[in-house]
Amino acid sequence: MKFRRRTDRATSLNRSLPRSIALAGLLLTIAVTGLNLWTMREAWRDTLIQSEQMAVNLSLSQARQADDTILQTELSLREVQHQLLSQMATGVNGAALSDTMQELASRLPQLHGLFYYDGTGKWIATSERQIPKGINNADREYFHFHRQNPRDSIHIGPVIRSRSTGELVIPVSLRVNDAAGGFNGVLLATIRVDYFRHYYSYYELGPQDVLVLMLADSTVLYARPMPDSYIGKNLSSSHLFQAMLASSDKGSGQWRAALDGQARIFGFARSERYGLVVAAGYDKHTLLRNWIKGQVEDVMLDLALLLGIVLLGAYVLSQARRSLRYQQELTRLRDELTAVNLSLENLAHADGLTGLANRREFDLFLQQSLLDAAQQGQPVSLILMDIDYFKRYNDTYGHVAGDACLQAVAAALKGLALRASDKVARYGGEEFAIILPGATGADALSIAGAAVKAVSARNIPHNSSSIAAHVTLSAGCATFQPESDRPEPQALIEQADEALYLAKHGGRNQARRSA
Ligand SMILES: Nc1nc2c(ncn2[C@@H]2O[C@H](COP(=O)(O)OP(=O)(O)OP(=O)(O)O)[C@@H](O)[C@H]2O)c(=O)[nH]1
Repeated sequence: MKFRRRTDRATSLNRSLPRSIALAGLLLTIAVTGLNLWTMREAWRDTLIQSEQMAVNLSLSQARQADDTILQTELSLREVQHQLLSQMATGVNGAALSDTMQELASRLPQLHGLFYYDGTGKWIATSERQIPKGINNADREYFHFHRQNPRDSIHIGPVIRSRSTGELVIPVSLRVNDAAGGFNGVLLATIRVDYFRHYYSYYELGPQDVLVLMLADSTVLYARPMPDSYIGKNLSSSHLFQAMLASSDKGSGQWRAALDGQARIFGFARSERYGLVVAAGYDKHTLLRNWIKGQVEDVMLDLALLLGIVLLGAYVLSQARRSLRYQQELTRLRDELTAVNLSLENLAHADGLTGLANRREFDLFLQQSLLDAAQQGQPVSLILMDIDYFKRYNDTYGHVAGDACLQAVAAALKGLALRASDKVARYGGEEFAIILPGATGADALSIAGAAVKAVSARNIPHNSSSIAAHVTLSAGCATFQPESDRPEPQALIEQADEALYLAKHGGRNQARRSA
């Protein structure tokens, strides 16, 4: 029973342990994968936030740079305006103005040229070497603007192509008034678009990233890396002008560019002085591609770690299985050994022919019973029994039949109504004994009589017996009295033997008690 319980437990452990280890491995894998995905998601978010921040910073610096460029240009125009006003009273000196303009234009790299046109659009002075013939600028946007707006403030117009050099330029202009405040022409400074093209090329932007400079009304002055055909486009319906700039002068976000429909991370800023707008946009797909490239190493490392965990788990699993198998085998061997030991122990105390306690067990049991009885003040009775004329039985029926007869007698004795504490033994040869702890002499005589009857009742044929046609038994009993006797086995055996002698000489097939 014990053996089976242990085996069952080992078997169920053998089944549940791999399951537990596999489950733990699965949970660990899910946890590591989840953690990685979460970390990657956070890293991508950080990349987007950083890109937006970079775009805002780039826009702010470019808006500031655009303001500075225009301010330098305005200062040059103001200087020319100052000289022009001082000439008004005496008459405008175009040559002197042109000299001043040349001097000023040579100082500023962004300047394409400086010009003064009178109220009819005619060229009066220029920083260029000579005034081209037959050209009138009254049709230009800035000319119309100043003619209609009396304000003495800088006007920045959309990009135009220079009539003198053919270059794309940004016109920055001032109105010139006569003494009465009437329109008296326009002072113009033109800034090369190439100046911004060159300046923006310093920044390391990807082929899909954009940097756009716009007028306050959303007209494109320059868009990197778009071709010049994008210059002059109006972006007033774009998300930038419709939503973002409506609420703030600087900021960032993600939207599709109105220029080409590409999704980008944008930063934007409006310049403080002249209201120019700069937008910097990083291509989202390029950003994602670069980010993935950056993550590959981490992902590979994590996958290697995961693989390591799985392999380790498999190794632990196989070791656990092997150890369980060893444990099961050991348990089985131990239980077998225990069973063998038990049967050996039984054999050492049992008689091989009859299964009754053997002589050795009889001696030990009798000695212990006497000691216990002496201590507890209880009697112990002993019955010695001998089969009558057994030699003749052997001689008549043979030795094998004699063995069978001994077994039948033993069975008859085992069938007696005895207490659990009583012990039936084969004393030797054809002699048997019963030790009865706590039994009085009368009790013993009664049981001895029952034994004689039980054997007789078996009716085992014995033709050569002188007293009956069947096998009979003679019994003698003796009792240890704790108050008078010494607990010596030999003494008790001798007394019982004497009683047996009495039974034999009294005619056999009977029980006698020692005197
Ligand atoms: N078959 C068989 N015979 C045994 C065994 N042990 C002892 N014997 C025989 O038992 C017989 C005992 O004979 P005896 O001691 O002369 O006594 P008895 O013939 O029983 O005569 P009484 O005791 O006077 O009635 C002997 O012949 C033994 O050989 C055994 O294990 N098997």
